[in-house]
Amino acid sequence: MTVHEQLVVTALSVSYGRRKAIDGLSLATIRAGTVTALVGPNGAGKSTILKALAQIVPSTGALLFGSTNLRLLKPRERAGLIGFMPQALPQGTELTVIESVIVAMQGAVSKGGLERQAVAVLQRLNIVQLSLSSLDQLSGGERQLVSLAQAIARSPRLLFLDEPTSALDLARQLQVMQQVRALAEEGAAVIMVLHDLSLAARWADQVIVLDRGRLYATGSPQDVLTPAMLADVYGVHARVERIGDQVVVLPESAVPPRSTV
Ligand SMILES: Nc1ncnc2c1ncn2[C@@H]1O[C@H](COP(=O)(O)OP(=O)(O)OP(=O)(O)O)[C@@H](O)[C@H]1O
Repeated sequence: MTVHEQLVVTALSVSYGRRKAIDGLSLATIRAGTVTALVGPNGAGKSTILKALAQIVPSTGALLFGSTNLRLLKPRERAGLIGFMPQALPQGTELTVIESVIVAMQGAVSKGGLERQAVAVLQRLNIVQLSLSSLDQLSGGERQLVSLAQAIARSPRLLFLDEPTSALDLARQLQVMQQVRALAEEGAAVIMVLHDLSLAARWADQVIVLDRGRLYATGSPQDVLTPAMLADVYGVHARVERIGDQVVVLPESAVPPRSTV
């Protein structure tokens, strides 16, 4: 029997100044080989959680992956273990696409192999034709694919993706989701922030719903993506249709605000 490593997050707190964005959050165990969707309304704290897990923002609480305490890793070890794709790539760099992927994998493979491996990553995402383009000349969707290439360049065992498909057309969304599943099958534990709940239902093993910095629910897409949750957390009346084994979320109207009298 294969024993899968697990990411365990306990009592996670993140503050911005004096304001606590995440307050003592413990997540369900996230197993290597699986895809977890982190969903919730704007401002719920999804990006903050991913940044805390990737240790880009300061946080408190326990972050364990198997027997590894993520907080004790040296920067180089952390960069080898964790791949993080931000919501947007920083602007204003003069690097070409392939240079940016090589920078992202520095130290991960032998010097001579860097370029070959960068090409392989770009081929994997079907964007090798962009190799010599400057990052600043890419379309929004192309930038998003390059950002994903950077995140997966070191074959990380923990992969945190912040809205990886928000700028992509339907074909590219499908391609990225297939690659995300393939990366999980190769052994990564993947957490991705998604706003498209139908995508979450189709591709995630587990869905975590966040509401104002707190955990609202965790479970299979079928168990979690319910009209009651959508009304409570998102304030919308929605139909949740099952087509075969897939779930489609169809928002219909806003829940009227509660009377305060
Ligand atoms: N750098 C920052 N400084 C101060 N407050 C911040 C900062 N980043 C985020 N916040 C606040 O923390 C809260 C959570 O933000 P976060 O970006 O994690 O939400 P989110 O769920 O990812 O939202 P969205 O779906 O809109 O991307 C929000 O109230 C936001 O205003």
